[in-house]
Amino acid sequence: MAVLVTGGAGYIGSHMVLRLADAGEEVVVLDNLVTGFDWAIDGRAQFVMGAANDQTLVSDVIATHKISEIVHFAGSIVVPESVVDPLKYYGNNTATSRDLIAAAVKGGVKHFIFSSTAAVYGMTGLAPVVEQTPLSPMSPYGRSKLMTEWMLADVAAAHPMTYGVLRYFNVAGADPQKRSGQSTPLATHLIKVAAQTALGQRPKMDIFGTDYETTDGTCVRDYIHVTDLIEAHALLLTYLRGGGDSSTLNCAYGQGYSVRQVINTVKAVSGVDFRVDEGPRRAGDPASITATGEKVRSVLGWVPQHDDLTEIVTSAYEWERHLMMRNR
Ligand SMILES: NC(=O)c1ccc[n+]([C@@H]2O[C@H](COP(=O)([O-])OP(=O)(O)OC[C@H]3O[C@@H](n4cnc5c(N)ncnc54)[C@H](O)[C@@H]3O)[C@@H](O)[C@H]2O)c1
Ligand SMILES: O=c1ccn([C@@H]2O[C@H](COP(=O)(O)OP(=O)(O)O[C@H]3O[C@H](CO)[C@@H](O)[C@H](O)[C@H]3O)[C@@H](O)[C@H]2O)c(=O)[nH]1
Repeated sequence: MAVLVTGGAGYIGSHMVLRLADAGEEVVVLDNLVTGFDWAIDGRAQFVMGAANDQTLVSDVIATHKISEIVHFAGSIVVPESVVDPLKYYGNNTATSRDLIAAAVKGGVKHFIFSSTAAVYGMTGLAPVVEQTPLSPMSPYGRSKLMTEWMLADVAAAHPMTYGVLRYFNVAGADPQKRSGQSTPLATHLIKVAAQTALGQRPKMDIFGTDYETTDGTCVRDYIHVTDLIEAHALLLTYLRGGGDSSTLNCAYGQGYSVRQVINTVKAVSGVDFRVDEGPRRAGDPASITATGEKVRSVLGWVPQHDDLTEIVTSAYEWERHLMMRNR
């Protein structure tokens, strides 16, 4: 019996592979390396190079490795890219998930965990959201993920499978042992971009929009350490295996930080006063998105251990420095 992790060569999926392998679980990774790295896949996992929508391949993996759980991270993740290339997102997120779920149902997979996103909420005002907050995604990315949530609910109602949808807020930080971290060279994530700028890999960075209705005019996000996020996955797996009901859970700390606050924290951690320009808004960005995370705490008994922006930024910055030394 093994757990199938799609996207296990990517940033978050590779941390899940480490968590499962550290717990002594058998793990199979399915990844086409479109944005992932084979070096990021822990050596204790078996790696199958391929696409998550290749139903023949997935069916074969399920049968060969007696897969009863799938944790599905594979997908495309950049909000502004989804605005200019929506079909890529409806393809690689919605359609790929549909084909993967079809293979899972056919193969008798019992539990399915899906990486969803805060982007399913859209513009909700400044108050933290809860899972019942009406959904109104502002980007094709958010809509492509929401459709997958709907598919899972319909499929679980019709077939003997339970699922967990985790709506991640903004994920950052790296494995404390530096076995993995966010490694995409041209990643667009705020903390990564700021860390790269502090390390001189970029001459400067931009703030996308300073005229939002927030305390300092820049967008507010709820940043979560990847280690805490992965712990929620591990708890969810145990919960579903124990007969827990299908659940949709926000993964967040309930504390929002503005773009300016994040940049100032990166400057403080690195000790570098790098250049920051103020530019226009970026397409698809809601002004503010935070969530209390009360449901994930009560349903799974999740207790975050790293809910501190300075700790998250330090972890991301140290990883960036590690990557830079490695690539020299
Ligand atoms: N990073 C965040 O802040 C964040 C927040 C919310 C949700 N998520 C979701 O978490 C998941 C993982 O994100 P990440 O940050 O690790 O991204 P990532 O790009 O680092 O990882 C994605 C992985 O999936 C693989 N992949 C992509 N399409 C594939 C396909 N069709 N078949 C097989 N493999 C494929 C890539 O090669 C890569 O290894 C995504 O579904 C993303 O939408 C991420
Ligand atoms: O160089 C930069 C990069 C980002 N930002 C701003 O920083 C905020 C956060 O942006 P980013 O780090 O790109 O994250 P999001 O667009 O919020 O999206 C991330 O977080 C979502 C969950 O909230 C996930 O679903 C996405 O996959 C993931 O990329 C936004 O207001 C951006 O406009 C800047 O001002 N300058």
